Amino acid sequence: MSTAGLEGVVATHSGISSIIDGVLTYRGINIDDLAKFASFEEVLYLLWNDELPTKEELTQLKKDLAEQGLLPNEVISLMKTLPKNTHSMAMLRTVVSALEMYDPESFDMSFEANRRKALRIQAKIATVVAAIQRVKEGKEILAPKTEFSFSQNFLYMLNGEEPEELAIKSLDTALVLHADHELNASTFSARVTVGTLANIYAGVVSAIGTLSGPLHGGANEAVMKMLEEIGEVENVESYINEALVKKKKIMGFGHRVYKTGDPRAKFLKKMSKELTALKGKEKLYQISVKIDEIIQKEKGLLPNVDFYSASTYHSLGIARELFTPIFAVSRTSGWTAHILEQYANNRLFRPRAEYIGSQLRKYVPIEDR
Ligand SMILES: CC(=O)SCCNC(=O)CCNC(=O)[C@H](O)C(C)(C)COP(=O)(O)OP(=O)(O)OC[C@H]1O[C@@H](n2cnc3c(N)ncnc32)[C@H](O)[C@@H]1OP(=O)(O)O
Ligand SMILES: O=C([O-])CC(=O)C(=O)O
Repeated sequence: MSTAGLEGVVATHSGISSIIDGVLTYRGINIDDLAKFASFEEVLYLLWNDELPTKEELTQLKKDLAEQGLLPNEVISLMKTLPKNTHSMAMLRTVVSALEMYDPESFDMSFEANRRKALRIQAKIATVVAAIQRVKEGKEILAPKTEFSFSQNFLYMLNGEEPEELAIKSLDTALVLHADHELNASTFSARVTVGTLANIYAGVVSAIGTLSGPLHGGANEAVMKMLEEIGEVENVESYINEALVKKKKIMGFGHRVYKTGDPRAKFLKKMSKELTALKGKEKLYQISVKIDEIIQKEKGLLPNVDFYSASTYHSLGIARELFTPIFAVSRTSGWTAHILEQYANNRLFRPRAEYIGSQLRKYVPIEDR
């Protein structure tokens, strides 16, 4: 008997992140502590090395990320030729795929070369996402500054001005919260891809494609669309009730693994409350809370990481179409950690399908059909 959606199936071993009794850890450290105290660079180091960095190691990583964040001129030219109405996730998938062709070590499959490629991908993906928005707006692409942190650089490259402390801290916490999540769909597809010993870039491109769907990372953009469609607090009840009657899924709710709540959601809810208040967008938060109350009451479902991230990112002035690409910027840390783990102890993924098609029958020549 097959298991629909592989629910509950243990498909691999991993020492990167765990979800046990509703508690999420990265390398054994509770996400609650990481969200409160760690920077994204510390989390990145932790995911890749199984240890938190020393001050020197952290300084070096920040420097490496800023230096490796430059894009090849050919890739910048390519980005300018892509149709501006292409979805940002499609652009991201295409550009990351193109980056492989300009990686000096693209053919080197040694562990050390793959580590260096992971760093280049992580550094460049932030520049690419910021550049996607700027190219769409007809603005010049900006390069990262060596004195800036990863989140600071992302906001700088996106908006062309030095970001405020609160914006940097909020984005950084969101990146920490999205960095890894055991064997989620996009991480699984990255591992399946490199399980054939395909290139690390192929693994990340597979993962970006998988993340884009609304049942996974694409939900944050879909949540924002819903908030905009609802528009006013007094419209929430009728909008949600109508959607439920039509058996539509409400984006940002439910989870395959968490049944008693997603531990990341409380941080995003708090950030959403604070940032919407600060930016005069309280209505968005009020609409979100009302949806949350109705869904809990009617369906017993709780918000996942994507629900309150929508109003959080919106309050940071980020365009809706960049929400899922930003998720990809963060999750690249987890994808690459999983890819390196897969290479280090690889076995091809090749499950079976239970056949439910036609019974054995004869080939009929075309003139007899
Ligand atoms: C980063 C992330 O990927 S987090 C997830 C982001 N995705 C979303 O927010 C999309 C909305 N949520 C969903 O579609 C689901 O909850 C998933 C895909 C996340 C998890 O789904 P699964 O574990 O496969 O549950 P499944 O989709 O089978 O749903 C089980 C039941 O709950 C219902 N349900 C689940 N989520 C929702 C929802 N968001 N809204 C309404 N009903 C829902 C289903 O309709 C189904 O009902 P039924 O048994 O009456 O048919
Ligand atoms: O684990 C999952 O299925 C989805 C999820 O929450 C994530 O990828 O962050």
